[in-house]
Amino acid sequence: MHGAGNDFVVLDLRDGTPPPDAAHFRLLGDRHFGVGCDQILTIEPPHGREAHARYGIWNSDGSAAGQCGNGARCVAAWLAREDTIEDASFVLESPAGLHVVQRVGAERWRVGMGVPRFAPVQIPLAGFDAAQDAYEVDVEGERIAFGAASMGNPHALIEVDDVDAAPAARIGPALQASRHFPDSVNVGFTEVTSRDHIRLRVFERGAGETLACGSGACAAAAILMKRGRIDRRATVSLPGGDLLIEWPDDAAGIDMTGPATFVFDGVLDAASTGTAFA
Ligand SMILES: N[C@@H](CCC[C@H](N)C(=O)O)C(=O)O
Repeated sequence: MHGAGNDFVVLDLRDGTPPPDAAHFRLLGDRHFGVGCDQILTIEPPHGREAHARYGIWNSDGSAAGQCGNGARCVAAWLAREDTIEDASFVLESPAGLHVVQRVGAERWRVGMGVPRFAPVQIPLAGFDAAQDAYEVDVEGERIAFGAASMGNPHALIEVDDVDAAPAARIGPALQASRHFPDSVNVGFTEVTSRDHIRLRVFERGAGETLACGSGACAAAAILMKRGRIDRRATVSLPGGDLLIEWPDDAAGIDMTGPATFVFDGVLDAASTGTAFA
């Protein structure tokens, strides 16, 4: 599946089949020797009674992640396609908490992404005590100014004049390796084009630059909204498509609306995963 070009291998493990290990996730994520994707999503039985399902998120390098906004839409679309649940509104458990995900059009879903967190300890961002609109660190011999937020996973945001020319492949990995981000970080580069529109590219933790990052779009919009740079309802254009981000006020949760698309169904054999998955 994909959400605005952020692509996923989705494993339905609601029958209790244990998830593969990190080495198998890496193989599944490999575009040459496996299936190839940015993230693997595992759909699992929920821990709590209020949720329809739980989803795990694994980057293509085998690392676990705390949030995946595009993935939440794809998991809901997966459950809706199966038609075991009649209404097109689901409560999903992610590692970051509970999310209400509703169908709002053909292949379009709105996700309650939760309240963004800005305290350095919550991101985590080392070397700073209090939340700031912007931070500065030295990376690659350059002074880099960025905003930071957590959507259940860590994000840094750098404003640029021209997003197409942003040095994502150079500054992305360098900031990820910085001592200021002990858990690494998803690095966004944004160009503010108007009060209700921004362009964004994200160099993701564990996956490299992707065509879209849902949690990155939420974090970017929240950082810019808090700075007063854009309105509380804005479209984020990523290389793979557009996401609508709405954040009525600082205490509210963020709503993200965007597409979820099926590409193909497949059967993975035991040699590549350790277990046979459909
Ligand atoms: N593409 C995702 C985010 C996936 C996880 C991220 N790479 C991390 O390690 O935090 C999204 O749509 O949010």
